[in-house]
Amino acid sequence: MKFRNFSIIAHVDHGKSTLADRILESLGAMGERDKREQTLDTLELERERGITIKSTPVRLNYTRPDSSGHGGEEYVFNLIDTPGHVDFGYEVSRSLAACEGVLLLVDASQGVEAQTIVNAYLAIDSNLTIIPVVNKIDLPAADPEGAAQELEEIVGIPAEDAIFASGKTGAGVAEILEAIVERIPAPSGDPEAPLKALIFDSIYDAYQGVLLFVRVLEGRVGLKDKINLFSNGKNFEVDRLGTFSPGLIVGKTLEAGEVGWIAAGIRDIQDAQVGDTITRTDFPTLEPFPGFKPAQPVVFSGLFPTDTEDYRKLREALERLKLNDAAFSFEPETSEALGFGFRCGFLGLLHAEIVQERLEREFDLDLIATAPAVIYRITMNDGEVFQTQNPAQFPTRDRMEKVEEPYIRMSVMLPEEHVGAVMQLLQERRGSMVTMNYIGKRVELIYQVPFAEILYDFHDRLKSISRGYASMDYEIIDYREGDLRKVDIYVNNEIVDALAVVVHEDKAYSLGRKIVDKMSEVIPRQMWAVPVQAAIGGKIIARATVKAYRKDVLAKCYGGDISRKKKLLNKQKKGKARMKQIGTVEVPQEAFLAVLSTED
Ligand SMILES: Nc1nc2c(ncn2[C@@H]2O[C@H](COP(=O)(O)OP(=O)(O)OP(=O)(O)O)[C@@H](O)[C@H]2O)c(=O)[nH]1
Repeated sequence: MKFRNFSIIAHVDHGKSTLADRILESLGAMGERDKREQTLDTLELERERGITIKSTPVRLNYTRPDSSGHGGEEYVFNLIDTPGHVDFGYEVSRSLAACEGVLLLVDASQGVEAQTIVNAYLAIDSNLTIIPVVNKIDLPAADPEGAAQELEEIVGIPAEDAIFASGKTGAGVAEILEAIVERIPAPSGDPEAPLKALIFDSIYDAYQGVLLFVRVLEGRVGLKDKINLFSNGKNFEVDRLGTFSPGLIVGKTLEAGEVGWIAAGIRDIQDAQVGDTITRTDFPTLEPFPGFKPAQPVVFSGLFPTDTEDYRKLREALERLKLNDAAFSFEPETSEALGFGFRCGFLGLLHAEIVQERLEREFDLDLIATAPAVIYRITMNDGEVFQTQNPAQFPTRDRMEKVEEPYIRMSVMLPEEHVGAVMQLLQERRGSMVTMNYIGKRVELIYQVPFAEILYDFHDRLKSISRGYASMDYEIIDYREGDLRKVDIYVNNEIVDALAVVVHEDKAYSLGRKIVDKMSEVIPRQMWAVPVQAAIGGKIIARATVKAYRKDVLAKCYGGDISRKKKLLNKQKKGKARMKQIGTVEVPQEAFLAVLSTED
């Protein structure tokens, strides 16, 4: 059989899923979206947000058009989907490692953006053949030649290689299929060599345990084979295996060049990490596929049930989610203010939001989430070194010799006219410029920025000051010393540990101010005035007051407009769910995220 293994990469919203649907449809397979409804994990959120989170491969049969009319050569295509968000960069790189080529999509009206470049470089680093596709050519604002030219200038892919296409009208799809055969090389591994298979994704199935999504690079694997995982040395026996078409098709063997799934009685998804290599214990390969990195959460946040009775339910829900997500971590956390909850680790902010939304929706939990934080490395005066990602545990300045924080390398693509404003934003975020490249009328800025500085409202600010035109991408590079302080928050003269934040000394006052102001707005009025204060090491730096209320809220609805009254009451009732009693004051979720608010 002749194989072609490829993936589609693109900046978010450049039309990857739509084009994949078209390709599937033209090869007689179900559309990507229908497929998701029917098979594997139906991640509701993924569909709603239109963001691909899990890589779902699909095997397709392609017959080349033949002018003689006797039917052309037959090919098997494996299309491996990749997640489309910066939080999942490592997963993308492993999916690409399972391929020989990629379709690099660029929206004909938007041109090259930050993730187009990052993804293209990932493909180049993996030695993949790149087929440039200028997509959405049906749009009135499309400039296909311009987009192809940008690809040549920025990524170095010849403009004349580009295929002009539209996932909407189907234009260019036949040409793409032919290019896949002609330009992407056939897989080269030797089926007689020892087994070497790369895990590029895994999911949990209640009946079969963990299903490994693998690309066999060398050798072959069959039923009852004993397999060994390189990273942890664990052995398992293959129960079932097969390919994707697009559901799970059961087979007998998988050989070099093939993409498929393996069930081997693995119960814990931690044992089957993306990027790990499988071999056979009776005929082992000596070297794993390079580049394995265990999944590392980099953003942490506390999750607490609003109703303390729900603690066990939350634990069970977290355990259930963890079955399917090796990149997510949690451990019990106790807060004086919020009671029992969990400190959870995520790959990024989007990942954090997705987990929280799933907990609330699928498990019907009401949660309070604390502001996200990064991992700090602290050296105490006595030489002790430790790491913490919990601001509540951050020591005061006099006890620490130094603090280090993670830095990222960020690339931002934007139109020339917004460069000044974006540079100023990066400056405010303690960024330092590495380079600036002009590409036609657009600019690529490369900066080094403390990771914590982009956790809150950075992305929103970037979008708003560039009228939506700037796009960004980042990776964590190293740890550097910084003058960081913990800002404590007091509500009604009581310290609320879960509200503490860590911030650079230069920003402590303005951030303290912003938090107390926002909190005084969102905490409901009480019978008496409630002070809200920000402090560093016990010294108050900002103060605001939640005023006492004078009138009944319903008094406003003078004249007895019943429906309006009802609405108001309902609104209050709904708001209740996300409140937490602290001392005598009810504090809503918004107050915990006051630090995230975008107003300055
Ligand atoms: N006019 C036009 N619109 C398109 C075309 N392809 C996709 N779109 C629209 O562009 C938007 C994004 O398309 P998707 O296919 O979901 O984009 P995606 O790249 O898969 O998005 P992520 O999975 O988030 O990376 C949707 O609103 C589509 O309807 C096209 O060829 N022409």
